[in-house]
Amino acid sequence: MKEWKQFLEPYKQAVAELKVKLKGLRAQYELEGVHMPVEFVTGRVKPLASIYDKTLEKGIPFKPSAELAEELPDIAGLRIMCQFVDDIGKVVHTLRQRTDMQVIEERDYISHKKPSGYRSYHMIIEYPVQTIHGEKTIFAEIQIRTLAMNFWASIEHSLNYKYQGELPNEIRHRLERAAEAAFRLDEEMSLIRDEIHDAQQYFSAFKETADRDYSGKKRKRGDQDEIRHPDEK
Ligand SMILES: Nc1nc2c(ncn2[C@@H]2O[C@H](COP(=O)(O)OP(=O)(O)OP(=O)(O)O)[C@@H](O)[C@H]2O)c(=O)[nH]1
Ligand SMILES: Nc1ncnc2c1ncn2[C@@H]1O[C@H](COP(=O)(O)OP(=O)(O)OP(=O)(O)O)[C@@H](O)[C@H]1O
Repeated sequence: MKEWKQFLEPYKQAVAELKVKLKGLRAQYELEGVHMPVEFVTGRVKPLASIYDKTLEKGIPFKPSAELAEELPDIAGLRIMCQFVDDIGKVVHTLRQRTDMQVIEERDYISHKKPSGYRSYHMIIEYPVQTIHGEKTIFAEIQIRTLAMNFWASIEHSLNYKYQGELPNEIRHRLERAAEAAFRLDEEMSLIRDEIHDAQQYFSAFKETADRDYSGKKRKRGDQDEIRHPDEK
């Protein structure tokens, strides 16, 4: 077990660091006063049980090794949720420009959805982690998707888990139709994007005013609970 803990430690560190960095994008866009392409960010280290299942699927030994790291590039996983499909391209462009990570693979499951109906943009990156034994470069997966794509994927993931990957035909068909409905929702929202953007700016301005007390002073942090997205991990 100690061997696994040591093996997974750099991945834990990478997820923690990347979460801070990717959430930082949000703050930067906010300061620029432009439309915010990042809604929220989550991250996880792949659970050992999932690593085990994947090694069985791929027919590789279940032991901490360079082969495992190579075969499972999603041990460290980040997910960026966006409001609109167009935002995904902006985030992808921003990530390609960064010098603290190297994008080594991209998969566009938005233009080319998977047979299940799954849509998302995936990037595999190389990311250097500083350890007490020096620098260790690991792989990490970044999935970028809209809120609607995320809603569909999380429901489908739970159903697949329940039926252990053997979805009954009726549910599979319903999920395919739900995936199309989610895509149409994204398309509809994109069409009224400017309206939504104006409404959000108006709401932020209103919130800023409400954040001031009656003397006009800005309320101190801690005067109110921090607002977090319910899915933010
Ligand atoms: N909910 C859901 N998630 C998916 C689906 N396909 C891919 N994903 C997510 O995307 C990740 C990587 O998928 P792929 O790009 O297909 O990678 P892969 O190595 O070809 O496939 P896996 O062996 O399934 O990881 C998966 O681990 C899931 O998190 C899908 O049909 N439904
Ligand atoms: N890149 C990622 N960022 C954030 N969360 C993720 C990422 N990939 C998967 N998850 C989530 O982490 C949880 C457990 O991960 P797990 O590795 O079992 O899922 P998975 O990668 O989707 O599955 P599989 O290994 O079967 O492809 C799931 O809720 C899954 O949705």
